[in-house]
Amino acid sequence: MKYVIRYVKPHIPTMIFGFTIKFTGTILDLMIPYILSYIIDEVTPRNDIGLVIRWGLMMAVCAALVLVCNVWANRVASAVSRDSIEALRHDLFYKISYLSSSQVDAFTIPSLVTRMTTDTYNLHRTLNMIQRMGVRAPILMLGGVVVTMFIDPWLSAILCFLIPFMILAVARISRKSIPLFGKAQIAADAMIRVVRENATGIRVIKALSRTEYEKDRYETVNSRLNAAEAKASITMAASGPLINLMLNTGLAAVIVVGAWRVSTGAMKPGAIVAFLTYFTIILNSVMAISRLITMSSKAIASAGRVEEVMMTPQDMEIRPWTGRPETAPGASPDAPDMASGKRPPHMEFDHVSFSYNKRAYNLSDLSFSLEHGQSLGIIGPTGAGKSTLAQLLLRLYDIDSGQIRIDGRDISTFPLKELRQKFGVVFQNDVLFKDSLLNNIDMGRKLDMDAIDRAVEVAQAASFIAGSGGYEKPIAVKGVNLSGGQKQRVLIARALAGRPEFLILDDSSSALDYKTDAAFRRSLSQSFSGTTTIIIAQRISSIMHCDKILVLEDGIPQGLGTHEELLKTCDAYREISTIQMGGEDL
Ligand SMILES: Nc1ncnc2c1ncn2[C@@H]1O[C@H](COP(=O)(O)OP(=O)(O)OP(=O)(O)O)[C@@H](O)[C@H]1O
Repeated sequence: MKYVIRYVKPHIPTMIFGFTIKFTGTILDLMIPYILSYIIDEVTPRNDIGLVIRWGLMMAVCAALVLVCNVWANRVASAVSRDSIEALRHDLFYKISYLSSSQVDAFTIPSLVTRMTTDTYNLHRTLNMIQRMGVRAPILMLGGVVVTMFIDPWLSAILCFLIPFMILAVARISRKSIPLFGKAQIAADAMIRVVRENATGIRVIKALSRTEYEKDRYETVNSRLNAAEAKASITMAASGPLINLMLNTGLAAVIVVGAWRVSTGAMKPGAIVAFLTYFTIILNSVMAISRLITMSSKAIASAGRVEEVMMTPQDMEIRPWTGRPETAPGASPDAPDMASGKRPPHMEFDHVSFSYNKRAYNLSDLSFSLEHGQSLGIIGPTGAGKSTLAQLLLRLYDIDSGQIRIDGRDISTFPLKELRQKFGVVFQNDVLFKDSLLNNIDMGRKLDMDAIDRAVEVAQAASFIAGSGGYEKPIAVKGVNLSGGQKQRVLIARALAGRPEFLILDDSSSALDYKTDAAFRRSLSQSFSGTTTIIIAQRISSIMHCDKILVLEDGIPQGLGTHEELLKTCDAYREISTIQMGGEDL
């Protein structure tokens, strides 16, 4: 909670202002029943209609002022909660954007979405409610007790006897319900995950007639969420009726004792009317406090979840760069010496190993190097570690041993932005955003139009863009209004438009027909000859012309060389070639 309170601190002067208005309104509110009892007991017996009207007007003015003060204070409260939570949401979004891929994997995306939406919404509502009721309800409760003491200390004693029991009951119940609300939020994460998967996979679900199965899956997570929420709410809901029971018992006692005291002349009837009104005010304020505690229980659980993200430390350390690379554990002892004058390779994997779960390696002892402008084709069965290799280059994950170097410099010494700006990447199943085609290529980089035009030409996208409305063509969410091949061409254009030093294409020409794929590769080698390229593909025809080809299987390199070399030396490559090309090269 401490972290979230930081966001409220700058608004404390405004909050105090709001509280002052609320306080004034509440005091005026408390005066109304007192004036009423005065009119009944003191003014009416005088038979002076003018005096009754004057006191009546006074009551009306008080009521009007209460209304103005409440509306004003509530507006201030809304502004404070809106501004505080807006700042929190902004920072949370920023923090999430900078989480490393392994941290995102650990939190899971649905959980981050719930933290960003439901949890911040809970905080917003509670902060608002605290300002609205947090001052009013306790003042009404305590003020009510004080005024009733003036009216009749005997009746007030009944109230004073009940209040500690009510507070104790609410406190015990809310202590029980806070962890239950935390569990309900975790169940909400699971439900959002299923909804997300269904929304993104709606086509395949329909195509495979999995609708019924998915309905069952949704019902399972939904009923788990309902059960978790019901458990938390039922626990918390006990507080309302319990307080009601105590107060109504108290009310009955007040009526009995009050009637007896009026009959003995110790109390006037107007005082009883005022007392009952105060009793109702106190009842409502205790109920409001109990509601506030319920909301706060949820908000405390939400604040914890938000804080967990905000407090996540940066796990991508940027190591200092000395100009002389120290050899990382596992890296070869002859790592390049920058002082020797010999130009190091453009990119180098030096005995790199990596595991996602830190139990079994997903890439094991991988070494290769590429000179400026060279191309590397990577081929291998699914799950071989091809995409992982691309992610390690961009430092989306940190390697476990070895070293990855760019121009002889360990990539962990580059500021992340500088490192990633060197790359143009098309990931497998990459996304297009709901925006114009041009903005999807430019991606806020403010690239010059010549670079964009050239990238579009090379990506073989020029004719389809010209024929479908030009650069201003609106793209639907995830590019669903484009064909698979058109989408891939726009994504390739996006990767090339920044004139990258390195180009990584992860299975990004799979939807191109053979002719377009060949034209793209030809155009790429002509127009981007200085760009070092990594092409990950399933089709041997997409990579057979690369300067080097890496064959991966279960994260273990099986062969590295040219197409011709691998046909002679690598069984796995020969097998792929035989299957795909009928062994014609052999
Ligand atoms: N975020 C992740 N967390 C845990 N394991 C992962 C993660 N991403 C990939 N893996 C595992 O790492 C291994 C390599 O995955 P990778 O995506 O690199 O394979 P790939 O060769 O690109 O496969 P494909 O050709 O099917 O795209 C697989 O066993 C996969 O299950």
